[in-house]
Amino acid sequence: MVSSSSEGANVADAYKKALGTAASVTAYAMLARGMARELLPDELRAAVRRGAEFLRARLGARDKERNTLVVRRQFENNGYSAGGNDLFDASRAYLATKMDARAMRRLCLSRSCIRDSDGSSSWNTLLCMEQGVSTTDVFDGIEFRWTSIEDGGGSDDGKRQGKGESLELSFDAEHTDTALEKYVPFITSTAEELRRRDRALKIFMNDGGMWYGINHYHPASFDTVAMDPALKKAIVDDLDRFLKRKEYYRRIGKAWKRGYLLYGRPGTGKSSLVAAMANYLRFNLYDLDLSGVYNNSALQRILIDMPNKSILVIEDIDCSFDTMSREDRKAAETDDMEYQMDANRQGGSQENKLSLSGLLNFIDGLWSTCGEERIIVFTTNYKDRLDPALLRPGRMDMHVYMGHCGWDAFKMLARNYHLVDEHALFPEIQELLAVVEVTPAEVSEMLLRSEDVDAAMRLLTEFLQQRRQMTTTIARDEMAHERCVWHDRSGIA
Ligand SMILES: Nc1ncnc2c1ncn2[C@@H]1O[C@H](COP(=O)(O)OP(=O)(O)OP(=O)(O)O)[C@@H](O)[C@H]1O
Repeated sequence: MVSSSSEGANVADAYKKALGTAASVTAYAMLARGMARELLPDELRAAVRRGAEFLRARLGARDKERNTLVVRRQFENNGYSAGGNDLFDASRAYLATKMDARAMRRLCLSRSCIRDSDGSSSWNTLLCMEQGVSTTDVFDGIEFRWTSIEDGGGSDDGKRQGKGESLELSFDAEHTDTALEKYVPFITSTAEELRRRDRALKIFMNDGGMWYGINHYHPASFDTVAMDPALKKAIVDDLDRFLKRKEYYRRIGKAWKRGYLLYGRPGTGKSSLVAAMANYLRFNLYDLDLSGVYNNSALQRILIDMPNKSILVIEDIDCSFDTMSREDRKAAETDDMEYQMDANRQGGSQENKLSLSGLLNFIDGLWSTCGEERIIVFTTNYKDRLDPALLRPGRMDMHVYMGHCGWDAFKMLARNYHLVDEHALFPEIQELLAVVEVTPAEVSEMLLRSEDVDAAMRLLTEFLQQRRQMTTTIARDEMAHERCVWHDRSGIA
């Protein structure tokens, strides 16, 4: 048996002989590669290859001209500090998503106050690069190198003015257009998205022609709203598609808006679904009470005041215009001075009174292009009472029926409220749900009555049995009544 070292020596001798007769450098290189293949372990060869690639990259990079974009924390105006630089904040927030805290020896955390477009502010804690540290980001296949620069330090050419922390972004000069036209906008939009995701959501209400907002901590999400799973998926997919379609809407010449009509009995989860949509999109809610809006001009003003990326909700839309006409009648009949004064204060006359067409004009008429990336939600308990103009194809993009609590919806509620997927009473509950009509709100209430899962399921089963009993009694009474009416009409004694 030949040992591996003597085998190696034999191979080396054979190569030496061959080298002696090799006539060209190419042949030598080929032989050297072959020799390395046989003599060096795999790991060592891989390390040599990586080293060679690194050297090649460094030598190649040195040949290329580099450009540097300086992003200062404070921008300057005639030598005076003129305030914070939003691009600096955006870059820092973006870079924080690229850092791996576990791989860093020195961590730097910063906490700053972020102002939102609606005037609110929130605190934000970020992982940052230490001064002097660099990191590389790859975008569109191009390497962008970021370096955090110390306060007041000079740049290579000594021309940097003013003090303050800055971030330097360097890249191959040939990619300057991509850097400015694509990469920087990508950073700002990513940072904007992150900011929106982190902020506390708000719900705004209208009063006297103005919006007033408070923090909105509704816990509803698409995981907690109990409804037909296929319908839920269709809504989530629709929202996702909508968000991605800015260019598409522009191309087809339509306002970037999406309308949903949610209808169903009280307690079927219409408001919960709106809250889930807001939480999913991280959009603020604007809950418009039309009884506080006196005319179309006031409506236009208040809708214009809504920022983009928001959800406009008009609940019980079937009642909104009825209420208005009642108010109008009352004003006309009693010459209600207060009402008139309010209307005048809102800047319009009764001739310009609020109308459904005024609202529709905002949804898909000329005013629809004011603002973009907006969701409009109407809810109603009675779809059949709606003005056909609202139901016209294309007006509300999706009509969502929030129905009675079915088996799938119940299972979702049971999992959410009691963390169970199985229970001895499930088969009976399934049978009962197939024959009685109860709302998810009623089922939720039963499930909430006890923290003990057995007790809660028993209470729900009893409730469903009673409901079935009631339904049977009512149906029997109705049939008996109809029989009497038939007897009366036919004159049978
Ligand atoms: N589909 C559902 N999924 C989960 N919980 C629900 C659902 N429907 C109702 N609920 C529960 O019932 C409560 C009332 O429901 P919600 O206000 O969303 O119903 P609604 O259809 O908007 O009623 P209304 O027409 O009276 O405004 C909710 O807070 C929630 O706890």
